[in-house]
Amino acid sequence: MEASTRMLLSRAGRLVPRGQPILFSSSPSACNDTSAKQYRHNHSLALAGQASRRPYLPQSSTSTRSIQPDTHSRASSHSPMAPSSPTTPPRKKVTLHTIDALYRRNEPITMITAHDFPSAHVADQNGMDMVLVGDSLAMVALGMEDTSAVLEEEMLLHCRSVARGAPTAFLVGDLPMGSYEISPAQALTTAIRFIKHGRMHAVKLEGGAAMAPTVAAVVRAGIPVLAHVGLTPQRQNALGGFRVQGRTAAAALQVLADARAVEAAGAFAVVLEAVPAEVAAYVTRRIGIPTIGIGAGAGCSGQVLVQVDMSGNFPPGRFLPKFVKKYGDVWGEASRAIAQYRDEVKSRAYPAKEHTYPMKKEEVEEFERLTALLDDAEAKAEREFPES
Ligand SMILES: Nc1nc(=O)c2c([nH]1)NC[C@@H]1CN(c3ccc(C(=O)N[C@@H](CCC(=O)O)C(=O)O)cc3)CN21
Ligand SMILES: CC(C)C(=O)C(=O)O
Repeated sequence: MEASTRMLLSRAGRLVPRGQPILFSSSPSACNDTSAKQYRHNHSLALAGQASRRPYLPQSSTSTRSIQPDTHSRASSHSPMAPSSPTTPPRKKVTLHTIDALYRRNEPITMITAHDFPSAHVADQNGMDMVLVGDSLAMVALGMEDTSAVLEEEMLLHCRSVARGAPTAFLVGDLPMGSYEISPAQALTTAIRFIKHGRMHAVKLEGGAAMAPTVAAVVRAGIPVLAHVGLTPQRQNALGGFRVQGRTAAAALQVLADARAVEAAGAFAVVLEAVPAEVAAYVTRRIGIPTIGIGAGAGCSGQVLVQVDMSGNFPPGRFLPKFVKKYGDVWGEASRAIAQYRDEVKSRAYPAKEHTYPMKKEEVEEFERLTALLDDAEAKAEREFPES
């Protein structure tokens, strides 16, 4: 066999899939000294003009890069949403001052949940004042039965992803059940982790008058607290499920007392969840901090919804609380796209020519010439050494 053919085989041997017979060693050390040198020479020639200048860039990315117009910035394949569109005007970072200014001029405050980088990014790009990493992610992102199962470490992982996706919104992390109720010291320890590791700007914790000393301890340490009264889902077992709160006059007065207690403790705002609209409107008028309603009517200072609920990112037939308005059909669109992809892969309609990488005609011809030699040599070897 000719030396050049052997060289070709030893290089091509790397391309033979596992389990296929490899006729010759792909390592130059298996050849004699002269062919080892020859191997290195040929090898570097094959990569000349590519590898010698840009040793670690595959040909496709080098050539793709050169045909990109200068104005076009390429998204990293690891983070396709990373570059913000140059057509979107930059927004000033939302701070507690921004929230306070909105409240003072009676402009509704917008808040939505996010649980990962893309859901945070789309919320931030579309002008949400606040983004909440709610513990509802236990149910909507982690498939858990209720919110009480989610761990602090799990919340922190999601918080960090959201922080990377939402560079301008005011970010609130939800302290999960078990991470703050034991003592104000425990709450402060957890809250500090949400700021330091979770990269949040504030924390939310459930509870009214009973949690006021805890709210105060966290606020004293310089961590803004969003309180949460009315339906507090982490206490669903004590409440007898996800039940509307403040429905009797006495219960309504309790909601007011809770809101006043957390205001006095220094909360910057309070979530009012699943309380009658009249009660929420009255509480909003009677306290001096913003109320963020969910299932609490239009009389609140702002609104919050769970993103997967309002964007319709759930399968048909799922139960929805009465307060949810479905603004989109993300599930329907994703289903349509996946079904079409499935069909096109099965029918070989995808990928089409425009989804493939071009190769120069001369290179294709040279490739065909070399592979013909390779085929001949392998056929010959198979005849000569049928067992190997
Ligand atoms: N996807 C999702 N969206 C949410 O809004 C949400 C969560 N998960 N998980 C945590 C809590 C739980 N939430 C819920 C869940 C159910 C009802 C609910 O069933 N409400 C009844 C009221 C029943 C009554 O009259 O007392 C309803 O019919 O809306 C309310 C809030 C709100 N939060
Ligand atoms: C529904 C909001 C207020 C919440 O607490 C969550 O998403 O966990």
